[in-house]
Amino acid sequence: FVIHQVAKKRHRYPPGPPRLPVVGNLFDFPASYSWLKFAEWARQYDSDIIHFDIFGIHFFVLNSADVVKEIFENRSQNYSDRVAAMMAQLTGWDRNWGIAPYGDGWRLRRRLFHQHFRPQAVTAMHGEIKKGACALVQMLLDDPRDFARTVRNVSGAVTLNILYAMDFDPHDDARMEAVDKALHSFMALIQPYLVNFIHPLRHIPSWFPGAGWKRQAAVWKKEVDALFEKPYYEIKAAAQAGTAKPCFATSLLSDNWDKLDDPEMNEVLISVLGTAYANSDTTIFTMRGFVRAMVLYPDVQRKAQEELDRVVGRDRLPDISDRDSLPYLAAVLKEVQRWRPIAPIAAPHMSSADDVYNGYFIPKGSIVIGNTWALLHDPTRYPDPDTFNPSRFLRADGTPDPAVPPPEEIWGYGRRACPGRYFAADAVWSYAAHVLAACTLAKPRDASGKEVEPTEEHEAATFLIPKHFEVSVMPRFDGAEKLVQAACEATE
Ligand code: HEM
Repeated sequence: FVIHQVAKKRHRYPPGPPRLPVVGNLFDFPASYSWLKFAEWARQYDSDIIHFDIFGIHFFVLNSADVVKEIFENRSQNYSDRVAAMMAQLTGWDRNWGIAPYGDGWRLRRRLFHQHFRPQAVTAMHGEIKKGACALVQMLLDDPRDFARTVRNVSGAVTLNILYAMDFDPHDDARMEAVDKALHSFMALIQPYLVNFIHPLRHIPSWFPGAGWKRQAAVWKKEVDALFEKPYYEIKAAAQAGTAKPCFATSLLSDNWDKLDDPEMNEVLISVLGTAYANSDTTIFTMRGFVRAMVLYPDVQRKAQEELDRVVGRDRLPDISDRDSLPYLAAVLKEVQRWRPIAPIAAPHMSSADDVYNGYFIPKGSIVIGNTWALLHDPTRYPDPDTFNPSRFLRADGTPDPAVPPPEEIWGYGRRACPGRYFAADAVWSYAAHVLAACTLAKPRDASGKEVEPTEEHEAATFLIPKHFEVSVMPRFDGAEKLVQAACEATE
């Protein structure tokens, strides 16, 4: 208690870059690849917790597994809130309960989501995932030119079929494009819009010079509202007419049948379903990283394929029930996500009350960031961390090494940790296993026969989502295409 009072009184913050009056560290804030700068500050100031502030808003970055465990796990009650982003409200993205404040509304949505996405419930989705995995390899072998789009269509179709029984065909590019349009604005929200810091700006009229962001927000709002509302009202009408196929939506509707006239309950269900769709994009990004790693490291690809040949053979495609018998493949997927985690700083949390950690004061309303990158590139946990080496997770006999921590931090932290992880892990495993079983991935060659390297660039500076790159996809053995064809037919 005494330490608490002293730290609070003196406002002793953890070390960090020196600040300027009023603006604080505005000019130090790394707009891109921030996790690298945060890790560098942690080394420079010799502290696994660092601090900076912007216009009086306090930021704390946690750079080690120990401090993350203490703050996000042991004190999760205090570190599970989110920052209210004004731009999210203006665009309608505040329906995504992943950015909702910590409270009853969030709790109810998370509970409804979890009932259908806990590990046992996800088993019921394996049929749809398998169907998607077969379609994925078939489409890749047919036309490998834009694998990122193929992955998007398949993953989107699987999710929409599970959520709303949409009967989505992944070949239907135009329909997918229309549904997907709104998702792009979610990524754009990450930009540091001034209105997020200075809320009264929202009252500026749209025609005002410099208020382009407000006009943009209004355009996005229409798309975002449609993304959340359209499929919900369609499936609700079908359920009420007795014609809906079973899916996550029908199950939510039937659990709440007597409350469907209540606008608040409709709002909850719209938010639960739409959020599941919006957040499932991460599966697509993970697959892009996987394909890039396989193209860059053909020896790893070959080794995983040898394991598949040994365990599954070439007469059938792998099934999720094979997962435990394929430890090298599991290690490859762990390493893909450790080496280049798609969300290197997860999603920032916000503290709900004043706190003291290790003698440092953390005021209420602070933004607290877990530096996932730093944890997954900590040389004491993962020696030679920048090297892509799936074998680091295995013992000499090829079995999983329990002494090496799996990269659990990719799912975020504490009470806000990703609730879609069981579905995501099963889907990613299935897609990756199918691709490796049936296809050989390689760098394509340009007109002069020279190999084209996949890009090192990323879509947004706040995530590690590889930008578009070309890949050559070939059937891995004679008969692979036939096998895929038969597997696809069997899932219909
Ligand atoms: C490989 C794929 C995925 C990765 C790497 C991933 C990662 C994450 C991360 C880092 C967070 C933030 C956690 C935090 O604040 O500490 C998160 C939150 C969330 N994820 Fe995922 N995710 C994936 C797939 C999915 C899928 C497929 C769904 C839905 C079906 C989903 C639904 C959510 C939701 C709803 C939240 C917000 C949770 C909350 O704020 O309480 N995720 N995810």
